[in-house]
Amino acid sequence: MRVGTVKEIKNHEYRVGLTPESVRELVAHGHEVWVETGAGSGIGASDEDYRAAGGTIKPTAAEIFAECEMVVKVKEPQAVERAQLRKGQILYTYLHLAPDPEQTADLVRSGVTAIAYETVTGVDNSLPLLKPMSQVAGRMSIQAGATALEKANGGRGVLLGGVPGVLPAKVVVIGGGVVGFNAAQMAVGLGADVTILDRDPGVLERLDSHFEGRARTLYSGRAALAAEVAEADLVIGAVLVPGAAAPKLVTRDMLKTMKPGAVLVDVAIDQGGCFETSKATTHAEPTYVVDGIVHYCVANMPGAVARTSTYALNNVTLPHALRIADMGWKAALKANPHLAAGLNVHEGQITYEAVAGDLGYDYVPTESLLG
Ligand SMILES: NC(=O)C1=CN([C@@H]2O[C@H](COP(=O)(O)OP(=O)(O)OC[C@H]3O[C@@H](n4cnc5c(N)ncnc54)[C@H](O)[C@@H]3O)[C@@H](O)[C@H]2O)C=CC1
Ligand SMILES: CC(=O)C(=O)O
Ligand SMILES: [Mg+2]
Repeated sequence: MRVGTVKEIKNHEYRVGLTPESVRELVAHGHEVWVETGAGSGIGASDEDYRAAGGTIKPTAAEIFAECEMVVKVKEPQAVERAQLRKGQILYTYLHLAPDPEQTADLVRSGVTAIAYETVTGVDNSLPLLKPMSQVAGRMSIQAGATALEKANGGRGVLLGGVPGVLPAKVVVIGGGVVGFNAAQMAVGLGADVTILDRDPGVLERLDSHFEGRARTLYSGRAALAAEVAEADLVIGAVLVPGAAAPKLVTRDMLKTMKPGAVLVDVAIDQGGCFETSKATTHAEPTYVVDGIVHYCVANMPGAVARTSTYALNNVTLPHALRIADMGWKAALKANPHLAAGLNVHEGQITYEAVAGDLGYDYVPTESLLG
């Protein structure tokens, strides 16, 4: 198969779909790999590195979209990229369609076969292609929150760990999955006073046993959530209902109960965000203020630590990329139900139930397409 990867064009997105090492693996499997010039510059990989791995450098993304059977990316295709997608082509990348009707309509129109990293499943119903980026974003959320809490950045001027004689900041993490666990680890490490809310008793049990009192766990009911948010210096939004738009757990009214200069970091923004007042921001302008509360809502947080993130991402995306390239998408999905869970759009049909439900499309089960 001819596989291609392009330079990411989302604001301050420095990751790349394929590392030179991944290109070498695809080439070893007998595939041809086209790489847009400069695609790896954000991770310190030169065109020469890709050539040495057996890749072919192309001067423009247009050639890659026009000629490659599969395009491997990181972020959801931007409008100019979507205009170049076509029927018979496979797009393998993050999509986050449920909160993004425009992108969904363009993918439907294009006829492309789009496999979303974030809905590919693992044996224990985990999301293994989302996990490494959630680890990165969870860890970064505390750095981002700590910076936003600085007075010069609009925050209330609080140091997460406090100092001897002054209490630490109160960090509230909503959602105790991969993002939430990693955020809590960092916040605990810095000496903050950490509470994690979730609705899954198994998750609460695992967190309680892991942190052994260094972080508290709390069932995420409305009253408990409202009380915790009112007391917090920093709130991390880390909930996920796979594939679906995030539930709005912190309402605008709740902001009025918060301490002026407190900070909300909405990691769940890529699924639409779990705070009513969240809107996606970029690394160029990551924060804004509503009712005195600082919001950080960057939808591609891992893009800022592109090298760590790209290698972590390729570790989990490459095995499926090889399967798709070796077998073709249909046979690969038929042979692997976890990969099949990644198919969101095929030839104008929505094949992911939560996306169809949230955006009002008919749902066509993937199994019905695999024959
Ligand atoms: N902004 C960014 O750059 C990035 C964003 N993300 C996003 O972060 C979000 C979280 O991802 P993961 O941690 O991997 O998901 P996960 O599935 O590991 O964890 C989500 C947790 O939310 C909990 N939850 C669901 N509804 C809840 C509610 N009403 N109250 C409390 N908890 C609730 C679930 O029980 C689960 O434990 C996703 O939207 C993901 O796409 C991930 C990586 C990067
Ligand atoms: C998961 C995701 O959206 C990201 O890594 O940017
Ligand atoms: Mg994202």
